[in-house]
Amino acid sequence: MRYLSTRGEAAQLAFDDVLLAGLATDGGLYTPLAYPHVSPGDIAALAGVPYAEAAARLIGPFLTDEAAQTALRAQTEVAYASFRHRAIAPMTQIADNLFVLELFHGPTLAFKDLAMQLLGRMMNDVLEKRNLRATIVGATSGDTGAAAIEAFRGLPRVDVFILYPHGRVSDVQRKQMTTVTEDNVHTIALQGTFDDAQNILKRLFRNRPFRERVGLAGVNSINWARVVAQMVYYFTSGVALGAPHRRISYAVPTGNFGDVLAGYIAKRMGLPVERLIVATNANDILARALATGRYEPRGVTPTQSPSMDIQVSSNFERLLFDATGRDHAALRGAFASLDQSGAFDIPPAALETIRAEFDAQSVGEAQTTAEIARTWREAGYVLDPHTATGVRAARVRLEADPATPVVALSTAHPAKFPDAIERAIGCRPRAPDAIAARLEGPERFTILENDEARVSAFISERARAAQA
Ligand SMILES: Cc1ncc(COP(=O)(O)O)c(C=O)c1O
Ligand SMILES: N[C@@H](CCOP(=O)(O)O)C(=O)O
Repeated sequence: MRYLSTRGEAAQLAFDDVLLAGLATDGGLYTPLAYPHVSPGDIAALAGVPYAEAAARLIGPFLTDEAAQTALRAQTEVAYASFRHRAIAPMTQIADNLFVLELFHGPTLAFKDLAMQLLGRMMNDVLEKRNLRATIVGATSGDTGAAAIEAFRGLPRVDVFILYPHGRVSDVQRKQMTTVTEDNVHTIALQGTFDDAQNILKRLFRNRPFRERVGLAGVNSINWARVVAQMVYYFTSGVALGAPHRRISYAVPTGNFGDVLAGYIAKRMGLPVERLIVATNANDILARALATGRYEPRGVTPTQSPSMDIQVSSNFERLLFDATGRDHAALRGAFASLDQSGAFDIPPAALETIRAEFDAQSVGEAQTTAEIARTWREAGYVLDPHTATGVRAARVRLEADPATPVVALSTAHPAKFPDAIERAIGCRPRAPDAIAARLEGPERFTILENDEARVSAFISERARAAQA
């Protein structure tokens, strides 16, 4: 399999190169030349298969060579060995035809671990094979950072720099990033929003001398490997509910659009998905874009689901690329307009294509709190605030179509957001003991102003790859 950039002005690459490249040099996102097809028979054959084996079968066709496909089975085995639930991504039913897919049983209690644990192994193996070092720079609204740090801490070939918005993540999220002791980890509290952090990250990728000097790599969902690893749990949950013989809808708490895009990829590969429901909080750019056809970021509003406090949803670019019939010029035009005038209009035919598969629902703060309380009252189940937006959106979908099961993706453990839970149900959830104990140590982070030059200087001074 080979990969092309959505903007069409970067070289086509093989999987291992895409893995290290992160963002394409033209500012676009890598995407496969074609999506591999999984036949109904092969989907049915996933029933009862351990998660690590299912992951190897489904991700394998995206790799470029046979050696990598063989190594993949061992990589998935190790990646999921540390999860606290044997099923890795188990499901719980909370109402008629409404299922919660628990993606928080990994080491940092969020869905990011499902991809990041695997990405860590894959990247490390490629670096060793090529005898290279890398400098990973990531932007986080709270969860990607912790998962990346967990996956890469202590690895001799990698330095990790994580930018998070100062004061805008939960205490647990911050401590997960700042209490680690390994000296290849550098946590930066940026005086700005997640969008500012992601903007700096993308500018660093487009700064060729910097990129080459530090061996820049990315682990946000702009990296294709993240998305493809997240596709797996759509299949495993779909099969558990009767796919390929039954159609299923998915409600996905959404920010950077990586997770819901993974559902779209699963559908392109052959999973019978009825609707993909994008759930947003007050930062509702995606709900507005689908309703009006205009993609127009506004200022970020802080909410009780801080990981979704995002206005520039990077992976929407991959969907738009497909929806325009893979029209590079249309993509370049749209993102030039976003840079110059702060918005673009989705071409009408592309909008129709998107609306044929996606719904979007914006869920306000009071609705989120009410959903946590309702699910606790009716099902005795505690939702984290991000998951609550997805469950609320799923309930709206079930009112329109009660016959099709809806899987709401549970993207984080409620213990990461105890204040929001206490507000809704009057008590604070506990993190698993081993994780809570790790958060007790002293915190280590550097506050930097929202300025690309300051950030790149900080990284250049500390990245070992720049000194080699
Ligand atoms: C807990 C949680 N839920 C939902 C999201 C949104 O996911 P995505 O950015 O893939 O749309 C994030 C951040 O990415 C998150 O950390
Ligand atoms: N919500 C994310 C934001 C970054 O998303 P990613 O999927 O592109 O890494 C976070 O928690 O950091």
